[in-house]
Amino acid sequence: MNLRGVGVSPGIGHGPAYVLTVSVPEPPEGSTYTGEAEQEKERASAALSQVAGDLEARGNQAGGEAEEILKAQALMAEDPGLVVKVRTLIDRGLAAPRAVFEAFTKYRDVLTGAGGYLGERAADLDDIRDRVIALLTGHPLPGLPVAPEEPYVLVAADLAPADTALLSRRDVAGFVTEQGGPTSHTAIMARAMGVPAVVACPGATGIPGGVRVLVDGTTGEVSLEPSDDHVAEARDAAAAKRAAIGAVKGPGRTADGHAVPLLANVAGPDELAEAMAAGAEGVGLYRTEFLFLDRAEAPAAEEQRRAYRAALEAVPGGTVVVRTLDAGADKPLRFLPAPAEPNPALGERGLRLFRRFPEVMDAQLRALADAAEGAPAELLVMAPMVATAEEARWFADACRARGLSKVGVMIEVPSAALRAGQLAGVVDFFSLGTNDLAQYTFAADRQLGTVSGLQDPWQPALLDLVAMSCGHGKPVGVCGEAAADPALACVLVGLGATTLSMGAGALGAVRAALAAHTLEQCRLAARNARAQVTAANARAVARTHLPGLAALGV
Ligand SMILES: C=C(OP(=O)(O)O)C(=O)O
Ligand SMILES: [Mg+2]
Repeated sequence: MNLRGVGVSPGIGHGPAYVLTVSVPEPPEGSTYTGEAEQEKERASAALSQVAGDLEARGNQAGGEAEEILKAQALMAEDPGLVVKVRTLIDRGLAAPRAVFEAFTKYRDVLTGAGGYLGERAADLDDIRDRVIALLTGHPLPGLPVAPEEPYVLVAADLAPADTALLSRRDVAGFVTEQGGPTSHTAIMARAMGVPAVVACPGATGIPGGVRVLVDGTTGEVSLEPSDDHVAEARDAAAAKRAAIGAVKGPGRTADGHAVPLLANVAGPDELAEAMAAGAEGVGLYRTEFLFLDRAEAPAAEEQRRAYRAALEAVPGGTVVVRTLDAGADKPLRFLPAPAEPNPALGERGLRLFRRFPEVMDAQLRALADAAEGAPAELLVMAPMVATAEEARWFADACRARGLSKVGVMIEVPSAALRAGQLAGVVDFFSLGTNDLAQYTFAADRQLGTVSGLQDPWQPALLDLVAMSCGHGKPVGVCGEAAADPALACVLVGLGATTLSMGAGALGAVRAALAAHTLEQCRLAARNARAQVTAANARAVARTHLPGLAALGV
């Protein structure tokens, strides 16, 4: 039997399915206890503390960013308001599991009512609730296998950052999720780990645990109980493809020698090392949020300076494009109290938050300027979520006042693409964030699997906006996930992109795809793709002008 979703991280994965279930049965309504109230309250408190302790221990084991995330979840489990509510309900006669269920449900309703980021935290709360109830009722705890005998295919409705933070590439052969889209964080994380992944796959959670699954992260096909021949064939094809891609070396360029520097998207020191090992020619998107995530206060100036300096030292003679803090919406920060907004993706995020907290921007720009002093690489600084030339000027002035001379903006809001000519008069370069550009162009939440068809960067309207952003006399990089698709990478170059930036895992295939085609072929593919009505046709037509892709198996 086969299922089909959207392939978002290429490669072939094969192994037994592990279905991540977090559904613990709801304790019966009105259930009561027999002993003393005090004892029942003790039982509830002990279970809450044990879950908090367990989350904290997993955090310590994971370290880094995951540690911060899991520790924040541990804090939620011992939230004083929740504990008081549980105890009150027990005083009213409810058994501990039911009291936990009702107290968490009340909190959950408040969060979902708030929507946006807070609404998304409801899933974290459900996870904690289920763990506590499982402990109280003796149900098995939801969680991932520890030290599995062979790598497994992780199947889930969706994966929270806390689920994936602890995963190791050694243990996971592939990901299949029912929800999520090509630019959701599950997809970005899978690509960063180099693990094949299929998202937006209807029926995925119906896969029985233990059944062998073959995941094709390129085509989006998920085969259940494939024959040995089928697995061997898929593996051979993947190996042949890896060999063809691996044979192409050197800097990014088309077959006729048009240089297209291939840069890396990185969100932390580990990814930096990996990108350099994969032959990145520099850093095209340094996501600084990782320094700020789940912290009560902004990192100290010296900690920021050191992190930026490390990136500059990793690419001697090259360039590093650092994006200033992109907080808000899908990247919330605890220390910047975001207002409760019905649509956080349309609210105060990215550069807009700096308007409200100029001291945070100033501290970051100062740390960047300090890091750049005497550094062996060139530092470029850019702002996310810029909508107007006026905003771009405000940011550029602030950067230049700090001595940062190369200033750019991300083009990820349609208005910025429409007015790229004016923006070009204000900044030194553009970087196209196709993930958000698609989200805002098609009014399709990048986190929602149900609208992932509209999130497709092959949509001709998105290609139009890319074309409008090019040709204004300023370099145009692409750092959205579109640049990681080998065929689309050729089209982006044909539209006028001057550099491409992507996760380390995609560099080889994009390098090989560019080397197999001339600039004129890329232009022709781009022109014909734009002329189509649907994303599927744009992709298909572009491929007919890029004959070298088939030989590479991409
Ligand atoms: C590169 C982008 O930024 P992020 O995915 O971090 O929002 C984008 O929006 O395309
Ligand atoms: Mg973005």
